[in-house]
Amino acid sequence: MIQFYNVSKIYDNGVKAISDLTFQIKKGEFVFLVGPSGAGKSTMIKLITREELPSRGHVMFNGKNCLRMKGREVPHMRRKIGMVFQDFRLLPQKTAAENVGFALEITGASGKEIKRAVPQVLEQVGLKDKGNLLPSQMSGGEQQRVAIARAIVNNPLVIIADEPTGNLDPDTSWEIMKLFQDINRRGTTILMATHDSDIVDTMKKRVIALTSGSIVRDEESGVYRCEL
Ligand SMILES: Nc1ncnc2c1ncn2[C@@H]1O[C@H](COP(=O)(O)OP(=O)(O)OP(=O)(O)O)[C@@H](O)[C@H]1O
Repeated sequence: MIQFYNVSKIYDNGVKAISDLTFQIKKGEFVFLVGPSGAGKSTMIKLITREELPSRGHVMFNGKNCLRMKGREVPHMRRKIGMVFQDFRLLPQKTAAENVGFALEITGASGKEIKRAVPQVLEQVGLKDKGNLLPSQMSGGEQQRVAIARAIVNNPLVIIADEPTGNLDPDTSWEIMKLFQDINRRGTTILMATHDSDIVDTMKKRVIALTSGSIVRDEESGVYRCEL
């Protein structure tokens, strides 16, 4: 599903953020991406979403080479990726249901489809009765649930989560992780960048550890074990 072949990324200012990375992530996997600040985690994610292009090597997503993708193919590819961020990134003037519905609307879904799908995903994330609330009326954990509902409403192939529990207390973080696990069990691939060692050590999933743009560890049932 995601393949990197000898990928390097050198930014215009000369910083080498990613250095000769080769790995693959298969459909249905749950992968933690760990490493110290500046290790290249966000850059790796941006290479997958094609916000950045590799300076060398090839990034493949769902069988397509990101470098050879035509401009009009990019939105179609991004729809197959659900993004979840540390700071939720909800639209503040829209209710929970409208935030989720908007993600469908921009793909051209009809009003009828939106009305059918939104309550379903809100229920799946445990927010059945909270669709009419604005983000400001919700807790951090609830806002992250809305963000997850928005990420899954288009049935993506993969969810990429960049420190999704970074703003949440430990109990709420675990509730959110159970949700990700549930989504993964239904077949969606998950790639999650995190600094939460407790979660990584407890969940025993594949761990890819980056340091200075290189993979220093790639283990099944791995642990956080910071190389600092
Ligand atoms: N747009 C950019 N232009 C120039 N350098 C950049 C850019 N984005 C990131 N970098 C540099 O690339 C390196 C890797 O950064 P990146 O954001 O990928 O790390 P990270 O592992 O995601 O860090 P964090 O855990 O703090 O989010 C860093 O040295 C950073 O300063």
